[in-house]
Amino acid sequence: MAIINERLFDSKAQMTEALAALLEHGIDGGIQRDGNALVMVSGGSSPAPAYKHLSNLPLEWQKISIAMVDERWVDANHDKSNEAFIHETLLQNKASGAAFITMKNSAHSASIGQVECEQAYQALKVPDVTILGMGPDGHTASLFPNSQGLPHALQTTEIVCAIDAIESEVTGSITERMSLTLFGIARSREVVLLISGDEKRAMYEQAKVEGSELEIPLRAVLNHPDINLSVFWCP
Ligand SMILES: O=C(O)[C@H](O)[C@@H](O)[C@H](O)[C@H](O)COP(=O)(O)O
Repeated sequence: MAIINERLFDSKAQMTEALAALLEHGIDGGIQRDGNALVMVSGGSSPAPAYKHLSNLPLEWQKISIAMVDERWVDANHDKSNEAFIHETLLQNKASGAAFITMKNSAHSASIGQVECEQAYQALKVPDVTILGMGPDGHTASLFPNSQGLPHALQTTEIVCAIDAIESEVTGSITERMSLTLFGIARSREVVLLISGDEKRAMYEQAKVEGSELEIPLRAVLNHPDINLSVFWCP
């Protein structure tokens, strides 16, 4: 079981404030300890306001690296690219000087691109903070229920893996992705999971109950003994 600290907020604004504070603290800690900081970031609507807030803070951005938690196998200028979203929300203003590590490379498929992506991620320090979202289907990062690649992603000691999800309303039409593995998530000093709304809260509660990690991949994160997890929820 992960060490889980659940925090329920009354509003998205309060959750944003707490997330921004957690990120700032994690970044400061990384710089104090190692001389530099690494934050792994997810897409989604939940972290966007905290990213925008952070981008205006006078942090030592030249010592900070930002890397993706997961990505659709699309070019960085695609409107569904998580990388594009991070450029629009976080890597702006004062944060434009941060280093950015992409998951996407020029390989024709995520499974071919995995080796190059793994090499890039192996070269990074242990992450200081990893931000996860969660879908109503119980996916986190791109660990989608019953997806191709998921059993490997939950067992391997590689950091990233290629995933091909089963198409659904949640995945949309682009199902080919690169994702942190469970091991890749668990390496982080600190992990924060952002959840909003009652439907996702119910899925989170279901994930806490014993059952299949292939059906509800978030369960694998909650079950992992080495993960130091803050769960942030707002209505
Ligand atoms: O790559 C993706 O498909 C999204 O980034 C997705 O995984 C997102 O993180 C969750 O669905 C949570 O989304 P919200 O933050 O909007 O709740």
